[in-house]
Amino acid sequence: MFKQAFQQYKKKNPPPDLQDVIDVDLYEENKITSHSWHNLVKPVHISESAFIQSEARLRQAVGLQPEHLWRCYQLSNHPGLLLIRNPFTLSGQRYWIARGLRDYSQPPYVSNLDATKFSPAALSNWWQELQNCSNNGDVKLASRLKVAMRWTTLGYHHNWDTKVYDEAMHSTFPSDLASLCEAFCVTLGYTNFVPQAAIVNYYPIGTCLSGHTDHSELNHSAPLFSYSFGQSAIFLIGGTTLNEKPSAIYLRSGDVLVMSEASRLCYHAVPRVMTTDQEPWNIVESKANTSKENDDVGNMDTNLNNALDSKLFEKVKDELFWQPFNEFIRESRINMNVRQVLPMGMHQIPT
Ligand SMILES: O=C(O)CCC(=O)C(=O)O
Ligand SMILES: [Fe+2]
Repeated sequence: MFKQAFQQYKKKNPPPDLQDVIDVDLYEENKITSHSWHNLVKPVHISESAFIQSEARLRQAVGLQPEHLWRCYQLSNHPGLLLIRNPFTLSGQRYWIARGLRDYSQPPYVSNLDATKFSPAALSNWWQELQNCSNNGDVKLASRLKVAMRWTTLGYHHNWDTKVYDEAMHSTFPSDLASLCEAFCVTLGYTNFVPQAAIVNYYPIGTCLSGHTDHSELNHSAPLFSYSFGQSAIFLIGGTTLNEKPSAIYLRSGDVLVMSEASRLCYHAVPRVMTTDQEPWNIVESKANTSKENDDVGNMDTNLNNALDSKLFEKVKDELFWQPFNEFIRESRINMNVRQVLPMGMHQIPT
């Protein structure tokens, strides 16, 4: 059942019927509809906790909107799965796209780039090398480099062959991505989550990710946070075996998916990455909003100021600086998939 659905949505010719793909934007537009999935979507109300002020400051520090602008949904046939639409500010989206392309793509993080196919310069700074090639008119190498980057791993590096994490294969987890997870944890009420490993997936339009479960972590009870940016995807979520029929969901730029409880170990896949009908990262924020955002970030507690790279956060608002990122993301999707590896109280992987 799962593989059939995967093939159906992956198909290029003829393109698939998207009628059954759950679209929470369409859900909001048509309260009464004939879509097969309409009754499965359950809006979730996020209530502010007692720590209102610190929560709001933390959200703002990592490029998130006030929580009343988030739209949060559950699917009644996939308990534990949460879809959050619209949590990021527009420059917040730019920041995370730029981090994913410029910084999370280079050492100490581990990438899929093949050392036999690319120069040491490309291996040590893929994004810079891509910019150099584009600027020097080396179109061929630029386009090879562009599609070659498919994943990097941060923190505990996922070993794709053994599927076992190893204490020796570990880099520092980026503190800004950890703060982003913390902001979601406080707002959604997850206590004790420690981000320890992330996979950053880079998907040129037309690529896919086949069905799998994420079970390598020693901790399966902690939620998994999945942040999507750039072009849109169809995401399939099924059951714990391949025999169950999956649901298909649209994931758009800025969407956050939380896989917790029963859905944490369920089969999932990305059969299709396709051109988006919206480019939220390019909607120019009104002067009033932008300067308020700047001021607020400037006034933040010192410890929150460090939550993200504040220089980059400022730079991405500059169109000239943003341009190469914009060109890349026009043809790609980036997904950052964050997990806790160790059970609570365990501080390293047992040998
Ligand atoms: O790209 C996505 O939305 C999912 C990625 C994923 O499942 C993974 O990295 O394990
Ligand atoms: Fe996964």
